[in-house]
Amino acid sequence: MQYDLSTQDQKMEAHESVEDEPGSSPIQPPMSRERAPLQKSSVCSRSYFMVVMIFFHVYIINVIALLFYVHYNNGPSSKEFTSSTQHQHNSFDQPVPHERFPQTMHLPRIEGIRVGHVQKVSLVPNKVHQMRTLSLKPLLFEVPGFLSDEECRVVIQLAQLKGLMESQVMVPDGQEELTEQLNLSPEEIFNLLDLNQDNQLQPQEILTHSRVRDGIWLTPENLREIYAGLHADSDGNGLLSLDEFRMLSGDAFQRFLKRRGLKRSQLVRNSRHTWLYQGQGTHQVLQEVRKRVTLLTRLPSELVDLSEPLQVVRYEQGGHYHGHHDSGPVYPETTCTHTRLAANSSSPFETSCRYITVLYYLNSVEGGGETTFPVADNRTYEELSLIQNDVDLLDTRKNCDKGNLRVKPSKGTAVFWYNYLSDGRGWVGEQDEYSLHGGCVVTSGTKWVANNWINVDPDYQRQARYQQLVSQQQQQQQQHETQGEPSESGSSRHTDPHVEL
Ligand SMILES: O=C(O)CCC(=O)C(=O)O
Ligand SMILES: [Fe+2]
Repeated sequence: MQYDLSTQDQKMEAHESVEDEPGSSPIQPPMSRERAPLQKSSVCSRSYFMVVMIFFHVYIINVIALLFYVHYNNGPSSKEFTSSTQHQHNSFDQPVPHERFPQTMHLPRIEGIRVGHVQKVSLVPNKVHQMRTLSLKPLLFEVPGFLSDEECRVVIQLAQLKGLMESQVMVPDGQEELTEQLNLSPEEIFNLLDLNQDNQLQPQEILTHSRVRDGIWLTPENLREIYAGLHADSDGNGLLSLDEFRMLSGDAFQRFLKRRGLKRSQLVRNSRHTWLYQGQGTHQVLQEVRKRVTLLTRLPSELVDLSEPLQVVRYEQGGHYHGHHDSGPVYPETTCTHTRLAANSSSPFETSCRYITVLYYLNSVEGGGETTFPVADNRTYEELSLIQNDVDLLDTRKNCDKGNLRVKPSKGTAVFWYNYLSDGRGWVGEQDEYSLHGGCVVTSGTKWVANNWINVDPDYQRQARYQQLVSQQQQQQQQHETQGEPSESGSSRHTDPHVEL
């Protein structure tokens, strides 16, 4: 805006200097033989003046149009949503008529500018935080000192008080054969796995599609052990032909590893976690953290308030979380877990729709435990090139040092990133594949982190319907409570869509 104003000032100066032009000055007595040229010059300067004036007006109109554009693309839409936010908060006092729900909601998205760019943000009174851009793909930021030491301590203690559970249970046995589940012949599966269609399966092709099955993480070494143990690669060339593949059952790899005995280090994730609700009536620190997240992400507060509770995670020495996306890809059939209430039908493609991840480091880790973003700001994203020459970039026990970006845990620091791109119209678009990340193995000490995921359904209508439903439920509950009646499912019930919690 300052730039615009100064440009405007320059135009004003240009305008003044036109009037002061010596050629149009009245004090110079015109000589008869110079009359014609003088008149011409005054006509010229007048038309010059007109042209400058026209440009000046067009410029002003453009600036006004630009201001309107910016206003209606950011300001009022989020205001519109915010007013609905306030409205929904007020729903404890008065009903929310359907037609008041905004027809268009825009999600503000923070600009990264460039890697290393620092923006000042105001999140708590009397303190300015620095928000540094760590990558543009995914759009990823770091905010040191987001939580105070005291807040980190309270969150850890509340989690311990509640009790943590294994993040991943040891593999359930006796599942259906993969071929039966898929209803595909071995030839059909072979063809699907054979990405380069050379009639042979490279280890890379097998791992790309089967490295995670039943929660077990398959490595290139595992594959070699399995081939040797099952005599699967009879010609010993390290590749599987169709005939060799036919000799194996659909889940031969995982079955082999299970029979040999599994350790927790062979799972996708080796940690313990719990969930802490952050709504009314919970510890003040938890509510405060959620408010700060709303300020940080600049999202409408009802979106943040209706999101998953805080997930607190503890990794012991040797703990890890292999590379993953926090959200699923968006297909037409995809439904989101959090808006299940508003879905018209149940879908087999239900996934977590986590628009933003806010990850807090609750302690500084003695050794290892970094968060890795192996393909951050890569030029391209190709699933197949994640595994090359026995190096699987998603393996956070072995290859964290080979990824593009690693964040060292530092007590109180928050990192946050967008798991989805924008759809270009202010709503959630495609999954951002570059948001791939994981927790590197903790080599010394313990690591505590917490996740706040902000849930948004890429299907705008479904998100809107879901929010309306929640708001109506809250009103009904409120009415029951003011009339002294117990609500349908008991007065202690809160509107928590996360039934699995
Ligand atoms: O532990 C980390 O650094 C990453 C954790 C993570 O990605 C998750 O909990 O989803
Ligand atoms: Fe994650």
